[in-house]
Amino acid sequence: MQEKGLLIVLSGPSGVGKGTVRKEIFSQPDTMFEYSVSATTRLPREGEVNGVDYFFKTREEFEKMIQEDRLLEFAEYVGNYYGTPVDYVRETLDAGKDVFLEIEVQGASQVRKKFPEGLFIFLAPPSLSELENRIVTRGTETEEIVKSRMKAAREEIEMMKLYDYVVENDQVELACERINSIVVAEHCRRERVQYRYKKMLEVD
Ligand SMILES: Nc1nc2c(ncn2[C@@H]2O[C@H](COP(=O)(O)OP(=O)(O)O)[C@@H](O)[C@H]2O)c(=O)[nH]1
Ligand SMILES: Nc1ncnc2c1ncn2[C@@H]1O[C@H](COP(=O)(O)OP(=O)(O)O)[C@@H](O)[C@H]1O
Repeated sequence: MQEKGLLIVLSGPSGVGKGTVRKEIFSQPDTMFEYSVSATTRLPREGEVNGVDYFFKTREEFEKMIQEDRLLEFAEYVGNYYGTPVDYVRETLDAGKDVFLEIEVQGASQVRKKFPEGLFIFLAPPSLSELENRIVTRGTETEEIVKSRMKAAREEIEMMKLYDYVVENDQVELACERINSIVVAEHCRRERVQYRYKKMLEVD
């Protein structure tokens, strides 16, 4: 039997830098993970490619995916659906590869229920004021939305206690290094190493 890959879930409050950290991890030539491309009903931004950044869907198409149980999790976020296609995740894990999800906190809670053996990493801001700075400087939100995001962020930060690890995103490179180290350590701790030795003993 093929040893299974590890499901890695990176989550955290809006504006903390999940997308930025994920893109940095996947821009490294020696990245150790397979990225699970999400489906969404939001419109593509300039430069975004269907099937690479997201699978862009209409609301009808997305709702059909929900009905057919083709999503591992989904959430409605600022008026749009976002979800993780389940087949890719299962097939890739079964092939022994590690799958990386970058999703908001509601979705992460759903994944926790279905994949309790996953590795859940919470990306945390250095402070609430720095989080607000990031949301404001990103420039995609009105003042009113920034306020509601900050209110939601306080509740989202409360959820960090449900995660296996908390990584501070003070500097993007450092956050990526911490995430990579956690995954390496996790593999040593879990059955992957033991499995290799078990195989070795079976052969001898
Ligand atoms: N639950 C869930 N959230 C997702 C998924 N894909 C992306 N997200 C989250 O959706 C939020 C909005 O993403 P996006 O529209 O790309 O804008 P961003 O805020 O610039 O990252 C971010 O918090 C993402 O982490 C998914 O498949 N499921
Ligand atoms: N470590 C960091 N230091 C300073 N700014 C950051 C850092 N990480 C991300 N940012 C900035 O914060 C803003 C929000 O990041 P983004 O990746 O869109 O967050 P999220 O995906 O969590 O909503 C962006 O303008 C991004 O450039």
